[in-house]
Amino acid sequence: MMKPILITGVGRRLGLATAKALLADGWPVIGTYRSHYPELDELRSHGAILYRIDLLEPQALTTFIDWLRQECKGLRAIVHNASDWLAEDAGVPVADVFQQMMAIHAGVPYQLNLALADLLDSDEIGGADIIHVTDYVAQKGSAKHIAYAASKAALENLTLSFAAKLAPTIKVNSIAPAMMLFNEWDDAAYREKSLAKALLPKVGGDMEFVSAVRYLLHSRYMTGSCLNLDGGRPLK
Ligand SMILES: NC(=O)C1=CN([C@@H]2O[C@H](COP(=O)(O)OP(=O)(O)OC[C@H]3O[C@@H](n4cnc5c(N)ncnc54)[C@H](OP(=O)(O)O)[C@@H]3O)[C@@H](O)[C@H]2O)C=CC1
Ligand SMILES: Nc1nc2c(c(=O)[nH]1)N=C([C@H](O)[C@@H](O)CO)CN2
Repeated sequence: MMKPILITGVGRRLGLATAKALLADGWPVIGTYRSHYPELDELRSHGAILYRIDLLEPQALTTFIDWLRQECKGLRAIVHNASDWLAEDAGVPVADVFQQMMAIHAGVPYQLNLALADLLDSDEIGGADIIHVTDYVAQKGSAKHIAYAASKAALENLTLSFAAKLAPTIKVNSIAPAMMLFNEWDDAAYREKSLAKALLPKVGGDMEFVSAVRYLLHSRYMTGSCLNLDGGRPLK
């Protein structure tokens, strides 16, 4: 019996694409979502077990962990995908921006990894996975998303610590995307400017991200590393 893969933030875009792909690959999937979208009904019809949670609500995480331990006796992988992309000019007090960014991108993965590591334990070297979804800006910074970038850098650091702590049966790696998907509100000027930042001036797309997740699940020798899905931005 295949142990399920837990993915946070499956309601849309990269999390939804990943949940769909892994279900199609035959993996049982447990997905968390905050807002409901019609696509979630389709995901459920394909066998996904979905759990509605705002991961930042006090106590919600403890209740979720207790539910998960009742629901399954083991996990094949955890994909920490849930994220908000808050800018300093988002109209939210900057103290709250910083707290929310650190909480969703570092605090939640930190707590879930510590609480669920025993469920991930495998009888094979590298047979289980934790995947932290970070961002190219974790290495570069971002003048407009300062707290966001810092929180993704914190998540990158968690990759190093958890890789050392959970070896040899559990691998812990990051995926650091750059321009994977535009948002519907991105205008033509923003799109042109974003694409020009990379050696490969194109959108990576959700299947590029899914391929990276699939690679890590198949690997038995990569841990404490990062797959940079950035179109060569550092060299531009
Ligand atoms: N798209 C891109 O080009 C890039 C993406 N990334 C990273 O890849 C990952 C996926 O990106 P993308 O699909 O664009 O992300 P989105 O912002 O489109 O979706 C993120 C998902 O996480 C959920 N989420 C956010 N906060 C919470 C919370 N407090 N509790 C529960 N769920 C929450 C959202 O729920 P809701 O629907 O309710 O808002 C949403 O479904 C993210 O980690 C992102 O930072 C990095 C670089 C580039
Ligand atoms: N949670 C999210 N994080 C990020 C998003 C997003 O839509 N949601 N988008 C980006 C951008 O694509 C950026 O990489 C390029 O402008 C970054 N993170």
